[in-house]
Amino acid sequence: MSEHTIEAVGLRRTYRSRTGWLRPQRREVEAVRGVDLTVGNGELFGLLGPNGAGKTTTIKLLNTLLIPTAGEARICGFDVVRQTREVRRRIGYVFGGDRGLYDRLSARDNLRYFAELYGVPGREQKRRIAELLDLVRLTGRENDRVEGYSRGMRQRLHIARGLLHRPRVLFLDEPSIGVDPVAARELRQTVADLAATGTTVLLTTHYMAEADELCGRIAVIANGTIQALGTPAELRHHADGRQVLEVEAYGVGDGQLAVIHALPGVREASVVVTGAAQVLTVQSDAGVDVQADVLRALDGVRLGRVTARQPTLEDAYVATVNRVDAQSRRVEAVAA
Ligand SMILES: Nc1ncnc2c1ncn2[C@@H]1O[C@H](COP(=O)(O)OP(=O)(O)OP(=O)(O)O)[C@@H](O)[C@H]1O
Repeated sequence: MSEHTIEAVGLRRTYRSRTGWLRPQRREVEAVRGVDLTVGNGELFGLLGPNGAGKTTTIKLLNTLLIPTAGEARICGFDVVRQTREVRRRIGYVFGGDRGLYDRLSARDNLRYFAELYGVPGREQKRRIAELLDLVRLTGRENDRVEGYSRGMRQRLHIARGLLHRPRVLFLDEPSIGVDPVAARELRQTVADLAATGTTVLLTTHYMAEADELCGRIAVIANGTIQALGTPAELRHHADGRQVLEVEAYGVGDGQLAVIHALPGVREASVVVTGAAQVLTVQSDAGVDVQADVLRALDGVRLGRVTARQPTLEDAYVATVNRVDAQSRRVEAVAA
C-alpha cells in the first residue's frame, strides 16, 4: 500500500446533526460515499467538484481532522486514524480565506511564530523562512505588516506557513477562492513551483481552468463519489464525439431549457448567468446540427452572440456533474 503518498480505500463520512428546536429531528448527510484514490509521490492532484460535492470532507478525512465513518486511508504509508501523529508530521493544510494569520505582524514574524509552534529547530528557521518567502514570491515585502497585504499575497503566505515543517504532502483547499484573476495566476505559479520541489499536492477547486493548468490528474467528485478520474486530456474524452453551441441570451426559462434538452441529438443543456446575460451551453452529438432547433426553442428570447465550438474540459466536467444530478433526482423521485 505504501508506494503511494496518498491512498484511500472506500472512504465514507456521514454527518449527523439535529435540526429544529421544538421538535428536533435527526438529519444525516452522506458527504463522502466510498472514495477510492491513490496519489503518487510528487504528484499534483486535483479534486474538482461543485458546491457540496464532498471535496473538503475528503481532504479532512485524509488530513486527520475528521474520522471516517468507514473505509481507510494512508499518508506515506501511515494510517490516518491509528497513526495520526506520524501523518500530521508529514502533511500541511492550507484552506482558502483570510483566517489564520496575524495581521499586525509582518510576514516574516508570522512565519517565525508558526515555525516555533511547529517545532522547526531554531538554527533552521532563518534559512527555511527565507526559502519559503522566495518560493511564494514575498521576498521584498517580508517586513510589511500582513494587514496591508492583498488576498493573493495572504494566500501565498498561508502556503508558506503550511510548508514550514517540510511536509511531504500539502493539502490546498480552494486556494484561489476570492482572489482576483491576476493574483490567482501568481498563486497558480506558486503551486506549480511547489510541485517542482517534489512536494505532493492535493488541491481542491471549483475552477476548471485552474485544475486543467496545474494538475497532472484530476478526480471529478460529485454527490460524495468520484465520477471521473484521469489526466485533463483523458477527462476531455468524456466529451468526445460532441460539439458545443453557446448562445448568449437574456431570459431563458426552465421550460425552454427542458425543451432544448429534449431535442434530438442534444446531450446536455445548461445555463450560466454572467452579469446581465445568460450563457446557454448545448452539447450535442457531433454529426447533428441542432442550431436551428435550439434557436426555434428560444423564440421570443433576446439573443446575443451564437458560437459553435469544440468541447473543452469544462464541457466534459459539466456533462459528468449533470449526469450525477439527473441520477440523484431520479433516486429522490423513486424514494418519494
Ligand atoms: N459539519 C457538517 N455537518 C453537517 N453537514 C455537513 C458538515 N460539513 C459538510 N456537510 C455537508 O456535507 C456535504 C459535503 O460538504 P463538503 O464541504 O465536503 O463539500 P465541498 O465539495 O467541499 O463543497 P464546497 O465547494 O461548497 O466547499 C454537503 O452537503 C454539506 O452540506
